[in-house]
Amino acid sequence: MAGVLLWVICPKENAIGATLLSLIPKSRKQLGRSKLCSSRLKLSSGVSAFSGAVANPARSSEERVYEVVLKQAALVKEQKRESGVDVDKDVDDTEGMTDWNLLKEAYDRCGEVCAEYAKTFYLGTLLMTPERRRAVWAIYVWCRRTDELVDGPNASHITPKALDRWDKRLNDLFEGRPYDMYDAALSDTVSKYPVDIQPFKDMIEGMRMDLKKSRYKNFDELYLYCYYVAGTVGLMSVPVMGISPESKATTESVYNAALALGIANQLTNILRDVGEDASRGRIYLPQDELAQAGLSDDDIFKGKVTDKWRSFMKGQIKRARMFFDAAEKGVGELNAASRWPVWASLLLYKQILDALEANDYDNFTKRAYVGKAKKLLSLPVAYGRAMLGPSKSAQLAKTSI
Ligand SMILES: CC(C)=CCC/C(C)=C/CC/C(C)=C/CC/C(C)=C/[C@@H]1[C@@H](COP(=O)(O)OP(=O)(O)O)[C@]1(C)CC/C=C(\C)CC/C=C(\C)CCC=C(C)C
Ligand SMILES: [Mn+2]
Repeated sequence: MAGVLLWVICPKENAIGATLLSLIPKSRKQLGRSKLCSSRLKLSSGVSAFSGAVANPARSSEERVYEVVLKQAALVKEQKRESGVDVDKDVDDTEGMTDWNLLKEAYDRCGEVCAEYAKTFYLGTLLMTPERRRAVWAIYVWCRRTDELVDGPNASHITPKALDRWDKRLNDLFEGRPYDMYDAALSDTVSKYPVDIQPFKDMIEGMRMDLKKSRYKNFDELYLYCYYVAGTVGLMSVPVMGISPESKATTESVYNAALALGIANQLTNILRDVGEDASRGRIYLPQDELAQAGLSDDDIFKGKVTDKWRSFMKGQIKRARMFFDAAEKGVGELNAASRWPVWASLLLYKQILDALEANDYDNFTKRAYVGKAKKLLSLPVAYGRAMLGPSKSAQLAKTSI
């Protein structure tokens, strides 16, 4: 399986690409790129307080990212309007496809990778309709391969040029020219669902950032990184998972919640991995907030849990929970079958924060993890929450971050 993931850095086109090319519907409509809404952005007071958006006269990362949210939401609305087709309805448009078997195999392979790398999430996707499930698998595999470029065993050989080639491959697959089986599955997915290329490009940008940057001046910089590597996942997934036809929330607010879940997950990931990242010379925590807490890079390299550290960590955990709270408001707005895997992954990841507390904030020598029993218990809890439908009012629209 590792070979599958490492293959991505190979610049040569794979022979299979040509065969698979014929399977991708040629008619991927040039989805309209509507003008970005220029109305004032809604930023939640709590979150912005950390991001320095007010103090910074230039556009904050939150504002820049919100433009991508609006663009993705506009794309969904536009496709609904133009085609008269409800993209949130389940359709199986495989009829008439000459060599469906090959494409089916491509999707099945994506499912296998997903099952191997993210078992709980894979189980959750089994509740989704077959069309949505395989599309989410295809997105998962692309994200996993992208992450492996900088995080996998071959990471030390990855250069900005290799990322440029990956970027070019992305353009090609969006235009119906996949290089391999996995790309073909994603190429088919993006031809069927209103998924914009921008979040994919932004994830590659996050990997570029990881190659050249090992410190983050403030939360604004960190927010942008978190958007690139994880918020993007939320924006890629919602067009496929679908919004419930009963939802009264605005499309933008649901995308905002999805973005919040990605940010929350990544912040949690960073807090869990402080010691591990430090051993690789990386400190993702905002430098200005460390300084305010009386902490330096050296304190992190020394890895001693002091009262200063505990108090700093409490603030960081509080902020991550705020992003989880914002995300939770949006899950109920998703299509019924998509809610369970999202709730399951949200509850599991959020519990890492509880584990950090239980470890007395020692993320230098201990790894915060959620035990098997707790993981198992989360599944029925997630199922119960998934049964609850969209909010009865358009409340989410008012509380978007
Ligand atoms: C249902 C569901 C969770 C769908 C998402 C499926 C999907 C496409 C996942 C891709 C994840 C991936 C491989 C991302 C690459 C970058 C990366 C590794 C990010 C980190 C994930 C955690 O992985 P791990 O613990 O393995 O990290 P290490 O590599 O070991 O360091 C991240 C922390 C972020 C992943 C982000 C999400 C799962 C965001 C999901 C958001 C949604 C599905 C939107 C939900 C919608 C609403 C309205 C709330
Ligand atoms: Mn990673």
